[in-house]
Amino acid sequence: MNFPDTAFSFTLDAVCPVTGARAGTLHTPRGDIQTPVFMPVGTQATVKAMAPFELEEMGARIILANTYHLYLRPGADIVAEGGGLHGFMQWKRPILTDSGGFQVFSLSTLNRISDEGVWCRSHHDGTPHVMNPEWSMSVQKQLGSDIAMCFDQCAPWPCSREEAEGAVRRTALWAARSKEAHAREWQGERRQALFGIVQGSVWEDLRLRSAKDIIPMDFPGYAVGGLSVGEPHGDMYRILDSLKGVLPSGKPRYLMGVGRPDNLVEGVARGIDMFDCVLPTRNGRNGTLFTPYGAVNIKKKQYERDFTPVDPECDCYACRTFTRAYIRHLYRSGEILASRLCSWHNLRFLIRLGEEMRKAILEGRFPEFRRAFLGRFSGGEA
Ligand SMILES: CNc1nc2c(CCNC[C@]34C[C@H]5C[C@H](C[C@H](C5)C3)C4)c3nc(N)[nH]c(=O)c3cc2[nH]1
Ligand SMILES: [Zn+2]
Repeated sequence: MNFPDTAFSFTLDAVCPVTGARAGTLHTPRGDIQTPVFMPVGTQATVKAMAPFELEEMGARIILANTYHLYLRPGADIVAEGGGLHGFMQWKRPILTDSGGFQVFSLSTLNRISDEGVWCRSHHDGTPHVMNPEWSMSVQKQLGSDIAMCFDQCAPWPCSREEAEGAVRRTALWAARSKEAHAREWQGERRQALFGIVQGSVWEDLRLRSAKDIIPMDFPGYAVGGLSVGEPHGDMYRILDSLKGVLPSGKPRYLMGVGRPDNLVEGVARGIDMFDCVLPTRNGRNGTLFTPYGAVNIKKKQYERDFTPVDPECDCYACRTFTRAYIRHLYRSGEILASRLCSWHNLRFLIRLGEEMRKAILEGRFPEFRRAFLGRFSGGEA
């Protein structure tokens, strides 16, 4: 018996008639999430260098955490005893957890994959672990996230068509096992939504095959996996175009691991609602800051006497309060506040970009917004 996830529902508030870009609202037991939305990433139960109250101040509505990392350290049982992720890290709003599969490949020192699951050695201490759909659903329940992801296989890029086909087949196998294990874990309680993930690398026919496998499983939301793994942006956009008319329009679409500001705009233009990426905090820690004209590297000498804000159009604490000269000084002095202010600004830049795209879609002017934003933003250094 498929209980509808009544605790979770998605409302389409507006759709751009020209591009198909969407403005929506994802209703969850811990609050509503307006889309398009950028989700700050908190790998180890913290969005690096940001306290929960600061994340709330900058308008973060949902954050990401990870099964693989928290299972290994401190252990999902400790997080569960601490009140689940929400209690442990004192974040009251929604949390989405990734299923752990992707991280096994990007982090573990050794891994072997079979239809059963993934055997790997911890990147901390080399101890052996087996990760599979049942393990992932059990850990995500202990973490208590509001949205969990199916345990999937993300093919690397580049890969052979056969490798991509194998990942599509296994992802479908594991999606069915994830759904069964999730239903067993929660026994009808509807406090955690499980999103499906579509694979297929850069082959459109494999993407359609994966969509045909996953969509009939009737998940409350669908992610596009297997992208932002090094493929040219043109391939990413082509794949998104091929999925636009296939993914259920009444359910949220999450593009995993994306991305740069221009990628977000192009993703929204292709019907994506949700994004996550480590860039804002990772770039923040090395002094690379998003501005409407591209990325600025605050270390540069040219900012030594630049007493203007990082981004004069930005409303974040860093831009309201400090100058480029001061943040450059902090960075060169190795001050912790440098990482905090840069992360703060980059996170707010992407959160605000989501808010502005939503407003443009609601006001029927998304194509103009997209043209103006991309016209000013050069992907590289400003
Ligand atoms: C960057 N490109 C990219 N990412 C991807 C991710 C991880 C999304 N971010 C979650 C994550 C991953 C890491 C870093 C932080 C915290 C935590 C551990 C969860 C974000 C992916 N995750 C899954 N399950 N499947 C994918 O195909 C996939 C493809 C991606 N392509
Ligand atoms: Zn700012």
